[in-house]
Amino acid sequence: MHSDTLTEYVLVNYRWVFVVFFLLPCTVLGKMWAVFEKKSWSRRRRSTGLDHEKKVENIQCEVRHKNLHAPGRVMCTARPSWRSMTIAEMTYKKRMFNINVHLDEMISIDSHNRTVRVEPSITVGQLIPILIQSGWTVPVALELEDLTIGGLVMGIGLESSSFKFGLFHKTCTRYELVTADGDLITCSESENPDVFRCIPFSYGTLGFLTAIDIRIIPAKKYVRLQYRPIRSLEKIQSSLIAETIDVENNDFIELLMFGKNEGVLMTGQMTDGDQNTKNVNKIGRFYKPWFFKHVESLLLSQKHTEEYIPLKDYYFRHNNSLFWEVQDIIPSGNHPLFRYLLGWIMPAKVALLKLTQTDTIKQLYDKHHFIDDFILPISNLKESVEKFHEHLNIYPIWVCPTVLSPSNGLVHSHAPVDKMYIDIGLYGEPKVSNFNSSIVKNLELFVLKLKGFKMMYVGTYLNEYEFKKMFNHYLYQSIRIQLNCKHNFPEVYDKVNKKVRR
Ligand SMILES: Cc1cc2nc3c(=O)[nH]c(=O)nc-3n(C[C@H](O)[C@H](O)[C@H](O)COP(=O)(O)OP(=O)(O)OC[C@H]3O[C@@H](n4cnc5c(N)ncnc54)[C@H](O)[C@@H]3O)c2cc1C
Ligand SMILES: NC(=O)C1=CN([C@@H]2O[C@H](COP(=O)(O)OP(=O)(O)OC[C@H]3O[C@@H](n4cnc5c(N)ncnc54)[C@H](OP(=O)(O)O)[C@@H]3O)[C@@H](O)[C@H]2O)C=CC1
Ligand SMILES: CC(C)=CCC[C@@H](C)[C@H]1CC[C@@]2(C)C3=C(CC[C@]12C)[C@@]1(C)CC[C@H](O)C(C)(C)[C@@H]1CC3
Repeated sequence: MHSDTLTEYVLVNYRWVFVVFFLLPCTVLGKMWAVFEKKSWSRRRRSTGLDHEKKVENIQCEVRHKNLHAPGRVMCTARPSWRSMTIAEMTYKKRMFNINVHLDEMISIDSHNRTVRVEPSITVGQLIPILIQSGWTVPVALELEDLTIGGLVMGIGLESSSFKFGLFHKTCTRYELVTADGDLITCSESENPDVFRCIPFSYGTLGFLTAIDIRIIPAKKYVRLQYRPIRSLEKIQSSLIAETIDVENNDFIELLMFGKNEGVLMTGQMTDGDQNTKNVNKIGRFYKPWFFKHVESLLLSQKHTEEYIPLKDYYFRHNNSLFWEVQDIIPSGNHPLFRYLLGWIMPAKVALLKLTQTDTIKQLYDKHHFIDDFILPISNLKESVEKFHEHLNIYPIWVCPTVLSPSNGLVHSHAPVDKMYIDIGLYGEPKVSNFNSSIVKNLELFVLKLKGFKMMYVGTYLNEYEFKKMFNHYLYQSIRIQLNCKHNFPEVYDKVNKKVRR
């Protein structure tokens, strides 16, 4: 066999060997570097205020320089595609003017006003441990450590507390932005409120974010988590609706479905516990089973269970197994032997996995794999699960309720009041025989018909007209004129359609 073909064969069919013996050791080196960086953080913190201003000035200079030497060329960030938490390659980056906006520090915590000010490239995995150490946390704490705050504002983000607090950006109170002309503006509910409303989901097409203020709340030690196995789709829908109404007693709600008619509904409360607190399950320990496998075992046992999970372990419960995606990469990753021997270096860095995936693996993913999140009215849960079962038959399914508010921004409730939606996340290999991209488009149109939305981190097959029907562009277009975006930034659709995300 030709040596190139042999390498390709090994990389595709025995990728776990490469991942375990090369990528995981690289991840360890990366983690050591992160510890070193964290140690030097307090030293750098003293000068951060000034540093931040200097870094923002550099971005302004880059933008003005581009306007002088390449007027009319649209811009995007220089963050390379392999660093981003998306599966597709952002091919548009090659033809656009790239501006370096890699600002990744925490600027300050304001305990009095209960906000934290951060730069956009800081990751959730960097920010949350720092906040917890200081006794605080964010209302919507994302589950994957490598997500960045800027990416979550410019895309959208949600988690199991979103039924109470809404999408991640609803907890942000102020944005600082470098505009197409190189000016620095800030916006909030009281200052440039229309710009403030249009930033979320604008995918970097109104300006470059340089700082974000996020609301903080006091952190507690544990999440007391109740697991309730249910074996009927009707009952799952009615129980989920009932729990989302009970905002007094619930801080977190999540549902994992393991079949069309079976799932485990999880409800949780943030608590400090007391001296008699038993049943503490430190699921973040390296030798612990993957979280979804733990939940599945509770479904099989049919027992209602309650556990106390340390707050940080709860937040990052899906990080080690990247929901259930790691099982396709390291098939024996949840075996006790693997966990005890090598679990401490898991998970492999997503950026490294992306950087080293071959074209064949990519093609395999396109052909045999489905990854997407749909946001639908909660009353459509049953109908949607049935539809996804018929056209995909992928399990587990992630279901996470989120409240959407009426707004004239891009993503909003389709009612004049707050309305409960659910995110349905489908990740895995479809078990239907005729899976192809026309099924994906068909599902996107199904979501559009139900007045739902689609997350865009994977891209979309919708055409521009359909896309604009899904996301209200009315105010967005007038803000683009106000901020002189026309010849300087592309529109959202030009960054998320499948032709440019491959
Ligand atoms: C669709 C898919 C995508 C994957 N993507 C990744 C990834 O991005 N990153 C990662 O780390 N691991 C990935 N893996 C995991 C890894 O490549 C292997 O699945 C793992 O090493 C176990 O191998 P296996 O012998 O069980 O696979 P097999 O059972 O040999 O293959 C699974 C399926 O893929 C098809 N297939 C295998 N090789 C090829 C090929 N060269 N060309 C076309 N079809 C082929 C087979 O016909 C079969 O349908 C992927 C696996 C699959 C099935
Ligand atoms: N639980 C959840 O909610 C999850 C959400 N996600 C999705 O992942 C994405 C976030 O991933 P992440 O890797 O952090 O981000 P990405 O690198 O994917 O960036 C997402 C978008 O935000 C823009 N952006 C990022 N920073 C800035 C900035 N400072 N100024 C202007 N634009 C900016 C990027 O612009 P450009 O194109 O110019 O680079 C890009 O279009 C989101 O789209 C989110 O929906 C993924 C997993 C889980
Ligand atoms: C709204 C919510 C909760 C979304 C969760 C999305 C995750 C399931 C996505 C985000 C990033 C993601 C697309 C990713 C992958 C799987 C699904 C992930 C983890 C993987 C690891 C699959 C294997 C691929 O070869 C590759 C390494 C490129 C990607 C990287 C990103």
